[in-house]
Amino acid sequence: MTSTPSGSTLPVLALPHPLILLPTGRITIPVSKAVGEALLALVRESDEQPLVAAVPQTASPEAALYPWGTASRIVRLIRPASGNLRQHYLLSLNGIARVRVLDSNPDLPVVNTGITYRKVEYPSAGGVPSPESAVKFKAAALKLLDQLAKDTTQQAKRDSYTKVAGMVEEVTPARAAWMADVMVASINGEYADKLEFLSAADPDDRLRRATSIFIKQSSISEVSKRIAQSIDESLSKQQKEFFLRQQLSAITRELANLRRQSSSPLDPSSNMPDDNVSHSGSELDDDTQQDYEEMADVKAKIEAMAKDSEERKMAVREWKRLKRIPQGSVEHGVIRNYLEWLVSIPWTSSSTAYAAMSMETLRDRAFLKNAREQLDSDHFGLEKIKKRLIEYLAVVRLKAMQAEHEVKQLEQAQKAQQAVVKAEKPAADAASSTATVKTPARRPVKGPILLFVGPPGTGKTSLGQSIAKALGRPFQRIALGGVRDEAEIRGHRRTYVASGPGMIVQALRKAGRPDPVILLDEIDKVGQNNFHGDPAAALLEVLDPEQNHTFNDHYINVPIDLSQVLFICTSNTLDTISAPLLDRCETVQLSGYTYTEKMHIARKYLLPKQLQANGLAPEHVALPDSTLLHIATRYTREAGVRSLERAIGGVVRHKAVEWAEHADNEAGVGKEYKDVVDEDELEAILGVPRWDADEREREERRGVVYGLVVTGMGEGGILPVETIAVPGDGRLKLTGSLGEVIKESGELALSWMKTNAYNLCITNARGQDPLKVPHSFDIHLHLPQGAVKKDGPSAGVAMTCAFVSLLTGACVPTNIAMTGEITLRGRVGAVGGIKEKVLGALRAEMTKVILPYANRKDVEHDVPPEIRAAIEIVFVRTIEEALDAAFGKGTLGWRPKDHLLESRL
Ligand SMILES: Nc1ncnc2c1ncn2[C@@H]1O[C@H](COP(=O)(O)OP(=O)(O)OP(=O)(O)O)[C@@H](O)[C@H]1O
Repeated sequence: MTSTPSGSTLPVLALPHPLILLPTGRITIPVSKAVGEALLALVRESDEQPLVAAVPQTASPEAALYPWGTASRIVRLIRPASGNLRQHYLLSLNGIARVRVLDSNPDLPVVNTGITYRKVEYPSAGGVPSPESAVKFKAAALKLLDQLAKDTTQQAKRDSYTKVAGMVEEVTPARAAWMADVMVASINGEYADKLEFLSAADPDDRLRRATSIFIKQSSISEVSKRIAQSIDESLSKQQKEFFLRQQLSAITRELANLRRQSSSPLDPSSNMPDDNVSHSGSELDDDTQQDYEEMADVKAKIEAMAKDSEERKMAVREWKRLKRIPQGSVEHGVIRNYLEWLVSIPWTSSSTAYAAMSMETLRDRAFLKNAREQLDSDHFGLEKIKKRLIEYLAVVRLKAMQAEHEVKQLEQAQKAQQAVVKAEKPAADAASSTATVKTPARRPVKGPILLFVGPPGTGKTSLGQSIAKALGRPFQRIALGGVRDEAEIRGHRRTYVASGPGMIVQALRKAGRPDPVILLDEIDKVGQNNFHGDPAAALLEVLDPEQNHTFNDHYINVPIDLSQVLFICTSNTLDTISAPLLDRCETVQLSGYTYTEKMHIARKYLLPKQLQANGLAPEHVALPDSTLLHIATRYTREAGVRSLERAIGGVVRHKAVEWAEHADNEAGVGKEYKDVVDEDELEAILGVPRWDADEREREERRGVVYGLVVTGMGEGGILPVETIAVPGDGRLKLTGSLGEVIKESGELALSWMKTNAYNLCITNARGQDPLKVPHSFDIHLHLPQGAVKKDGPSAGVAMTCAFVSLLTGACVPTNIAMTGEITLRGRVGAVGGIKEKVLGALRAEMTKVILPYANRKDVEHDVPPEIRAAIEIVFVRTIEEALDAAFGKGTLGWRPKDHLLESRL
């Protein structure tokens, strides 16, 4: 086929790679100021829309002009807003016809550098393409259009594809080449293919090339559709969620940026104070950065963990899992939370610096002296306990130094062995031999586990704090009162929703060191075995030195070494502690304080503490002894000093208000400030004394005597034993939440009284039942405070005295209290809690106590001399002696002969 070329000159516009404009196509491109102005001049000069040759610029050789281009009409030229030098002109061209660029020269200026005029040649329109090429072209074009219509989701596009398909079907062979131009110009195709298509001047050739482009395109679109489909299927729900979350966070970030950029001085937010302005961002705004920093922190902590340690292996495993799981999923949160816990535990293997620190404290020659000073400065009295604690600390110190010595020896031996190996073997083996040498394991450094037992407020917790201070270690307190669930101690397994580690791990994390002093407070109140597991058994593992170097917290699930932790336990009573737990502890008994001790403690410790807490100086408040004693006796009645401290706090706060008022009225308008608080002012400050009413109620009555008791809290006190005679048939009725043992004491006392009724002149004949003659009646015995459970054998003496009082009519003075177990033979046996009972009696203002003779040693050892001097103590061996001491010698009318006979029996 031939063509008759026709020539003309056109301004040439180079289209930068990979732009291309085909005949019938349309393009909008930015052009430089120089080109824009040149074109503008052209537009102004010509009467109609001027033509330019849009010639593609190929990638190689470097930005050369392609020999073919498209003569195009300038349909639009937009000038940038005046003053904006950086913006380009926008040029829209409409492709008209192919042109061959003649005398093309690579040195000619290209786009954005100006415009040059070139000779161009229009190839002749040529003939009609062969029917064969036209058919093939139509088929390929229709197939492609059909596919595009199917793939699109937009109805408008689908409609236009269908419309073009209709045109293709009806196109005549003479117009087929034009149709090819239209279609190729409007579809995506490869650049190289389009360039070749541009150079195809011959219609037949053009159709062939268009056909191959269409076939290629339709196969590409088919394949990419298949890929998209298969990707779509393989994307699991989680992955989709991941992508969506990523997009969401990107959108949120962009929006935040946008807001930040657009925040003008007129914005309402710009009126906010500086720290609220979103430039720096509030902590609620965008936590991506913080998140990133936290994760980096976790990573650094994992890297700092000891190599080959269990915890590190676990951490690495979980870290890898974390990376695989989409952020924002529940599982991601669970693993992250776990990792944060894992890295925050002070692992023994990774925290050797602390071990060295605590060794340094222990090695100090003045360690014991300092410890003693610490204990003295924190606590008044408690001499025996302080002595025991110093012994304890001495043992801890010795054991630690011994262990250190052993470790050093072992290290030396290993070094020597290594040196021998090196000398014997060639250098090549040296490395491997070094690798086999292990650092010797640290031996657990600890003494026995101390258990402080005593009433509330006697200083058990604060003694624990003093020990921690003396050892220079952090102190942590774990309150075990009411712990029913084993998981509270050991943690929940990770499979549980919102699971977390137990109290031990939490305390370790808070302490931040592997060797803190941990106080297990109130172990007597920990729940026993139940369907939530056995918390006491978990404590056993914690406290047992044989097991606690591999303590297993269910949540952490990596053995934790607790052997460096010093555990101290406290409890109010020993009765409810499980035997195995008690077996692991060494008991240190604290009893209540005497009034003298309380006064000292109040003056030296509690008052200064309260003054400081309430912002007053020592010269602002003066509490004379009489005031302190009044507070201790009338406002508190307790073994410890907690209520006393509270009452002193109340007085100090009252004075603080007065002082503030006085200071505000310096001009002298306000009332005078008086620093001394007198005894008679206390009622106005603290209210009516709590214990006055009780004292007055204690009246002397037939059938009522006072027994001595120790409450479940380990506090001593008095309790009236009340008896009355009620119509009945000679039975004993016992009330007041009594346990089996105390009920038996009642039976014993009644039996003893019935046997001795004749001797005591209650009945007139031997063998008569005093509850049946002359009329039968019942005895009702009651111990007040019915809601409190009572048990134990020590009420025997008091019950016997109450029965005797009821039946003889003699009364026991209300200043006498008694305790003692009785036997059927009338002996009085030893009971427990003597110190607490005597102190309790004194607090209740008793002047005489009757105690079993067998308890004389306890009084000697435990009861301070000033108490012994303040109260009369009568020791009795038998019930007769007890009755004499209670009622007064000669008050009861004993039958002398029978008494002797009874004694012989
Ligand atoms: N001998 C003492 N010298 C100085 N202060 C004391 C003494 N005994 C107790 N205290 C003070 O009394 C307050 C209560 O003591 P602490 O909390 O140690 O009692 P506790 O025996 O642990 O009671 P609980 O059994 O109820 O836990 C603390 O402020 C403590 O400092």
